[in-house]
Amino acid sequence: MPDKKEVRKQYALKRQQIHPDQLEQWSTDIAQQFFLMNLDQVKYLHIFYPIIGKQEINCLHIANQIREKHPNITLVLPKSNLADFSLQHVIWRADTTLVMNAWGITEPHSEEYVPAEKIDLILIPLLAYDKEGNRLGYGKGFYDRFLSECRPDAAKVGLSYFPPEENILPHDALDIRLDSCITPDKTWEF
Ligand SMILES: Nc1nc2c(c(=O)[nH]1)N(C=O)[C@@H](CNc1ccc(C(=O)N[C@@H](CCC(=O)O)C(=O)O)cc1)CN2
Ligand SMILES: Nc1ncnc2c1ncn2[C@@H]1O[C@H](COP(=O)(O)OP(=O)(O)OP(=O)(O)O)[C@@H](O)[C@H]1O
Repeated sequence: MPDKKEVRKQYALKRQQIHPDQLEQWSTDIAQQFFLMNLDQVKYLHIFYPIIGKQEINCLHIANQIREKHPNITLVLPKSNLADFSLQHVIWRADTTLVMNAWGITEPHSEEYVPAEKIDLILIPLLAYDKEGNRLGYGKGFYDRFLSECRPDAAKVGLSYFPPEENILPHDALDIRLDSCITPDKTWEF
């Protein structure tokens, strides 16, 4: 099995090499793929605000269209506790004040918390994933801990510019698999 650290490095580099225009195009394509999903059962959608400089998928395309076309869906953003690597979840309204934390992550300043059990669909940032839905993040376990608190029927959806890694990634009992992963040209189901 490939080494987790090596795979993280490889995918972080792969992302850094993409031209910003291409990233924007792919982020738009990913948003388009996202809206092919059936959102009828979704009331709380957990999303992420892209970290400046890490070339993450720009989820703002999804967020903006949710506000325009799905006013019944409430957007939720994570707020990181850097001391214990846990996440809290805060409602992201159009007028919510956002602030940057010590790691350059944009978060709501407000404290309108939502318990993990309420969340119906989670869009998950990742570096790499494989054809079984195993996922590698930045390695702090934030999302593994969070997903373990979610309802079993909550949809766990990764977002990636790339197709799944051919080699099965290292994983253990604590890793929670993705149900699907949206890429610019298709959604992979696991
Ligand atoms: N947009 C976005 N928001 C997110 C995440 C994410 O992956 N993307 N997270 C997903 O987990 C959580 C934050 N997790 C993070 C984990 C590591 C680093 C990071 O940059 N770590 C530095 C070292 C920081 C330090 O130890 O001082 C590094 O890896 O170089 C950032 C965010 C919650 N919010
Ligand atoms: N449910 C959990 N409860 C407590 N610790 C956990 C849990 N899940 C994972 N961890 C711990 O978090 C650390 C990082 O896990 P891992 O390498 O799987 O991170 P990752 O999946 O890359 O990161 P992330 O989940 O933040 O995207 C490991 O030490 C792991 O044991």
